[in-house]
Amino acid sequence: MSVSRSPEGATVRVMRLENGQDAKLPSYASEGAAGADLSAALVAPLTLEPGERALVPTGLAVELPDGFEMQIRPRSGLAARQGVTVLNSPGTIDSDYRGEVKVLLINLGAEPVMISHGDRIAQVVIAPVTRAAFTLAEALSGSVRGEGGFGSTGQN
Ligand SMILES: O=c1ccn([C@H]2C[C@H](O)[C@@H](COP(=O)(O)OP(=O)(O)OP(=O)(O)O)O2)c(=O)[nH]1
Ligand SMILES: [Mg+2]
Repeated sequence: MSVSRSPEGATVRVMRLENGQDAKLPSYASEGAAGADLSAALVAPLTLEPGERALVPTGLAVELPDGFEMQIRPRSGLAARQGVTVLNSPGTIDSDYRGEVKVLLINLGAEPVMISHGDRIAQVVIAPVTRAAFTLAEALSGSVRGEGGFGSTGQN
């Protein structure tokens, strides 16, 4: 059964920075991909030793529409094959951020991993954001869960 879905999403303006004159724009690898792949913009390859992290430039800055964020998430292939993931996953790109989008990679694998210019290092997901008014309260309403958490359910 095919389910119709709205073709239009958000439009994100992307600017190539000085260090990203040939930087690839985020790109969806398949029709249904939720994440658009993000590539490294490097003058020279970068080696991540086991346990090492690096803030990897993309050469891109973005202008997100109001009410949206861009999440930076790991690529599962890179994580499964080489142990490289996004340390602060999901990284948050705020809609008012105009600086370079950077990806905080960490090598949790046992071998050094080389990252080269143009390598797809992470993926970005555009998501709507709900902002809240945080109001101070003297007491909170009751609930069945109450203060239980951190593995409280399913125990006798
Ligand atoms: O993986 C990331 C995470 C953040 N940013 C940029 C965009 C984001 O809008 C800004 C701030 O991110 P965040 O709020 O996570 O960091 P912070 O440590 O709270 O810094 P700030 O005080 O600038 O908000 O840094 C990136 O380029 N990559
Ligand atoms: Mg912040």
